[in-house]
Amino acid sequence: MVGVEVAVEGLTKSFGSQKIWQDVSLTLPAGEVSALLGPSGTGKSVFLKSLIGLLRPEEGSIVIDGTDILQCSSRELYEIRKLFGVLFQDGALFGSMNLYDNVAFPLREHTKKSESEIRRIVMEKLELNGLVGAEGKLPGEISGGMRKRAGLARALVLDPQIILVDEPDSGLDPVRTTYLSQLLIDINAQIDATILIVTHNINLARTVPDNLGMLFRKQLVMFGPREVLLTSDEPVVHQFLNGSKIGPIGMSEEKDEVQMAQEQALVDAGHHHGGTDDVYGVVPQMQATPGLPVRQAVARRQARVREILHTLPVEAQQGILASMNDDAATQVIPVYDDGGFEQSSFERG
Ligand SMILES: Nc1ncnc2c1ncn2[C@@H]1O[C@H](COP(=O)(O)OP(=O)(O)OP(=O)(O)O)[C@@H](O)[C@H]1O
Repeated sequence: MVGVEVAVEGLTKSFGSQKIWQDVSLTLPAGEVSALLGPSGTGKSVFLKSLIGLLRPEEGSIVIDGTDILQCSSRELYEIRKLFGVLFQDGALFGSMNLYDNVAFPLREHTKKSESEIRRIVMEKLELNGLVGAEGKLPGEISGGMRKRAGLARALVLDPQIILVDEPDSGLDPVRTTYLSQLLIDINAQIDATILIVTHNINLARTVPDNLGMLFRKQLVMFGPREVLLTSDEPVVHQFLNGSKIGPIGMSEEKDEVQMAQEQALVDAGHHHGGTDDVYGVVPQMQATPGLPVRQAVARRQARVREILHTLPVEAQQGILASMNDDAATQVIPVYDDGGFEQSSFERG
């Protein structure tokens, strides 16, 4: 079963007089992995909570499986929420319950399954997340990485069609972050759920999702196939992907022109910009672990992206063509440039 699409249109959220973001429109394609980037405080977590109806934006619509969750009854919202599995930043485990009971909790709460059936499901999810042997431990007795994996195991027990993941990298070292990323890709291959990851991890953003978006200045800067953001020359995107001080993102919020000019002058005079290296372009996407089912999202996304290819910037088109992976030795796909049309032959080795 393919995960469900989430269609967000014209979404605006404020707390009192503080506007968090406005007019956000994006569609999470069914069964694909998407990631939402943005500097701290831009409202990524607020967006995630809005998708499951924990927070209520004052304008716009969020249509899930044909239901606008901002208009529906609380009964309908309750049903829609059953489609979701959510991994909160700290795993949100109950501190007094061991991992087994934590993972079993949604099954005991929301289903009438027998304890033996629950045991089968819980052990399956614990195994999927590399936690067999740790089921008797309390959350306080295990590492942050294990807590996240336990949170993910719990998010999976009700067979979600949409999985929301809030900063999977927070508190994890780069290697554990990569393992967790691999787990998310593998889960997508196995259950074909629609996944949204909220993160500021550059490496994860470049290698994991099919689609990428970014929040900045209370707006969705862009959202689309990963190649669009990864090849973007938008200053805020470039700065963010490089972790650089040079660009519109400042210490706590956006900078003014004067500060930007001062910082650029320092770099021109030989001072380091703070990023590690100059990152630009499309890198290979993480694949499901060999032996698992083929990730259906890849072929679906290729078909979908081909349809919209001509609407994308040329650099993104080239990145998409270069990363398309199919069996044909040669394929001919049109590349559009400035509204013009040019036939390009795409060779693969
Ligand atoms: N329930 C709430 N009531 C009032 N303000 C809130 C509430 N939840 C979040 N905010 C505010 O919304 C803004 C965005 O917060 P949010 O946690 O979504 O940012 P974020 O992009 O996820 O940041 P980070 O990357 O640091 O986690 C912050 O200014 C925060 O104080």
